[in-house]
Amino acid sequence: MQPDISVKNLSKVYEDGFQALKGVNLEINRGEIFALLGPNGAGKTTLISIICGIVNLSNGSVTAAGFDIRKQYRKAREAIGLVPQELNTDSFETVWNAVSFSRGLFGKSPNPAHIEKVLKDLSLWEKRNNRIMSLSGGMKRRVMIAKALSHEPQILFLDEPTAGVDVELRRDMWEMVRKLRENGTTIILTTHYIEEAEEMADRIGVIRHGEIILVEEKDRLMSKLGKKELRLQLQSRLEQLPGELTLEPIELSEDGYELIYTFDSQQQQAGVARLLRTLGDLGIEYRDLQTRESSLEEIFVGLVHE
Ligand SMILES: Nc1ncnc2c1ncn2[C@@H]1O[C@H](COP(=O)(O)OP(=O)(O)OP(=O)(O)O)[C@@H](O)[C@H]1O
Repeated sequence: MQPDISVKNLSKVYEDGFQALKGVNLEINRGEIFALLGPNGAGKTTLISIICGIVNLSNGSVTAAGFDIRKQYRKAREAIGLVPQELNTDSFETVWNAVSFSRGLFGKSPNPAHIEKVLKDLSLWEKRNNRIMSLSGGMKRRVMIAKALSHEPQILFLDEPTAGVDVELRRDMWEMVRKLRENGTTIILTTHYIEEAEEMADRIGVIRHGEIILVEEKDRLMSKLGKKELRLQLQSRLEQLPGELTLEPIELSEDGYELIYTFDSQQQQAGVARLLRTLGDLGIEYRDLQTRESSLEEIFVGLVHE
C-alpha cells in the first residue's frame, strides 16, 4: 500500500543558515497514529510545517495522500488538516461561522451536517453561536480542531495538541483521535507528554538535532528498549548481598530489606526463576514482590541523551 505521507531526503536550512532538518526519510501509513517525539528545537514543527506547505523545503521531496506538496500543492493541502501549536482564534466570529468558513477555504461546498457532527464530537455544539473570543482556552483549542476537521481531511496533524489543557480535555481529545482513526484518518501528533504517545500511538518516531534517529512500532520499542524491575521485600534484613547473587544485575537496598533485580523486557523470565531458586537455596525468605516495566518516558530520555 502506498504510504499516506512519504518524506524523502528532506533537508531544511533556514535563512540564517541554521540547518533544522538533515536528510529526513519517513513514511507514514494510511490510518495509523504516528507520534513524533523529540526535545525542544529538534525539528518537529519544521517537519510538520513543510509537509503542510507553510515552510519551504531546501532539499528532498514530500508527498501527502499521493500528491507532491510542491507540484500539486492544492491537492496535497486539501488532504491535510492541521491543528497548530499556537491558538490564533481571537475572533469576533461565532464558532459555527468560523468552522464553516474554514471548510470554504479548501474549496469544499457547504455541508452543515458534517459541521454539526464535528461540533458535536468535540462538545462544541452548545457553543456554536458563541463568539470564539468569549470561550475558554480549552474550548478555543477544540475550535482549532474543529476547523482542521471542517474539510474532512484524510490526514490530521496535531502539533502539541494537549499542551496546557486540563486532564478532562486531554482525555476527550484522545477519545476523539481514536474515533477519527476508526474512520480511517491518518494522525500525526507531536507531544511533550510521552504518556500521550504511550497511550495513543501505533508507531513512534524520535527526532533529534534534525535527524530521525528511530522509527518503531510502539509495542516493539517498549519491549526492545524497555527494562523490567523485580522488587522483593525480605522477611529479615540482609547485611550484604550474598556472593551467589553478585553475578546478577541485582542490588540490595540501603536498609537491607529489599532486593532489586533489573532485566531486559526481551529476556525470558529465566533470570527471575533462577534468582528465586537461588534465594530458596540460601534460605532467604521474602514477604512480597512486585514487577514494574519502564515507561516510554524512560526509554525516550535514554535515547535522546545518549
Ligand atoms: N524561521 C526560523 N529561522 C531560523 N531558525 C529557525 C526558524 N524556525 C525554527 N528555527 C530553528 O530550527 C530548530 C527546530 O525548530 P522547531 O520549531 O522545528 O523545533 P521543535 O522540535 O518543534 O521544537 P519545540 O518542541 O520546541 O516546538 C530550532 O533550533 C529553531 O530555533
